[in-house]
Amino acid sequence: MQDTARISVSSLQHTLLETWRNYYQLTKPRIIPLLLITTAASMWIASEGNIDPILLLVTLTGGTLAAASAQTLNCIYDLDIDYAMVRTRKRPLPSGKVQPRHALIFALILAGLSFGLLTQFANLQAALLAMMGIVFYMVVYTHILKRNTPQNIVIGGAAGSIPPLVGWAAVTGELSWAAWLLFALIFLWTPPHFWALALMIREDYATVNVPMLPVVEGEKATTVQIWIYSLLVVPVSLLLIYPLGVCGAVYGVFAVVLGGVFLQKAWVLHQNPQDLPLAKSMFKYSILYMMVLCTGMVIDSLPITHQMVQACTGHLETLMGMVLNMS
Ligand code: HEM
Ligand SMILES: CC(C)=CCC/C(C)=C/CC/C(C)=C/COP(=O)(O)OP(=O)(O)O
Repeated sequence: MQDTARISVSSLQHTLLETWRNYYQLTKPRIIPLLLITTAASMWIASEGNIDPILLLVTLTGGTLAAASAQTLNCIYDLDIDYAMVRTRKRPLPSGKVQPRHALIFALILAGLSFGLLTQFANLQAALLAMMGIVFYMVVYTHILKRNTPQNIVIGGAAGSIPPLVGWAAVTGELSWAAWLLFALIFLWTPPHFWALALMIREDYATVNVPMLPVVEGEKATTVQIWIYSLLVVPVSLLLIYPLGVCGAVYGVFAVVLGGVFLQKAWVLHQNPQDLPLAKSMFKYSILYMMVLCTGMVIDSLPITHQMVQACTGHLETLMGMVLNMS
């Protein structure tokens, strides 16, 4: 009798764990951390390094809930193509582990929680921007563009560029030029990020007639486009230093070094459009680039960094003065 009770408790635990895992997978969880890193970097710059930790926590939680909702809705809408593609057929909906009706309820609850949390503990602007992110990703990218034009991810990429706007609005209640520049940076970064991956999985997209650029125009044209967008990403990343003046020399070092490698990888891929390991390397590096660049923004904005830069500048001036006096 005791044994039977123990077995049924453990099988209940197993079922709950399995259910939790399936709903978690619906949210495409591996993409969310980078969206949050861009939000956090924006919040750090907006607060000039003096961030309120509670506001940070609330905004990142609200952002996670909104992104998870958007991804779940996308999984419901794209069930047919996810079922047909090798890369996506094990997702919870095509594999039948979650019913679309339940996924829809889950997505609506996530969106509601995100809106409630952001309105209550951040502000209405941040909450509305997060909701706009969901609507744009679903209506503009997933419904209108994804299956109809190879420019789908260029315009649709605006959805993935909204998180820094959410972060900025949460801190300041408005959107400044710097916030829009962060938006532009991610907007321009998205085509090299996604097309590098699309080069590797073009057969999958071709099978389901999704007109991703490598499917419609081939490898050469795609790598030319990756190169052009990369040429835009790097200078745009430097505009945060000049003329906007919201980031300083420390961020500058990050942006120049990381940007140099970004350009080098994009150029080599452009010279070897059919080299899939190079495409893979570009895709992986695009993620590392954004992650470390945002870390550079945070480090640059910290008060301790400002003190160290000032101290170094002071020492340098004294040294220069001594050298000039001696000569
Ligand atoms: C319209 C814009 C975008 C499209 C179409 C896109 C598409 C994709 C796809 C198809 C994958 C592979 C996912 C998988 O195999 O399940 C991926 C991976 C990834 N994306 Fe994007 N992406 C976009 C924008 C972004 C943005 C804005 C970010 C964050 C700032 C981002 C971060 C990532 C990360 C971190 C991964 C790697 C996940 C892993 O480790 O497997 N993406 N992206
Ligand atoms: C503020 C807010 C909520 C913003 C939403 C941002 C968001 C969810 C961006 C996701 C971008 C992304 C990873 C698209 C995947 O494309 P896909 O769906 O075509 O990929 P798949 O082929 O793997 O399904």
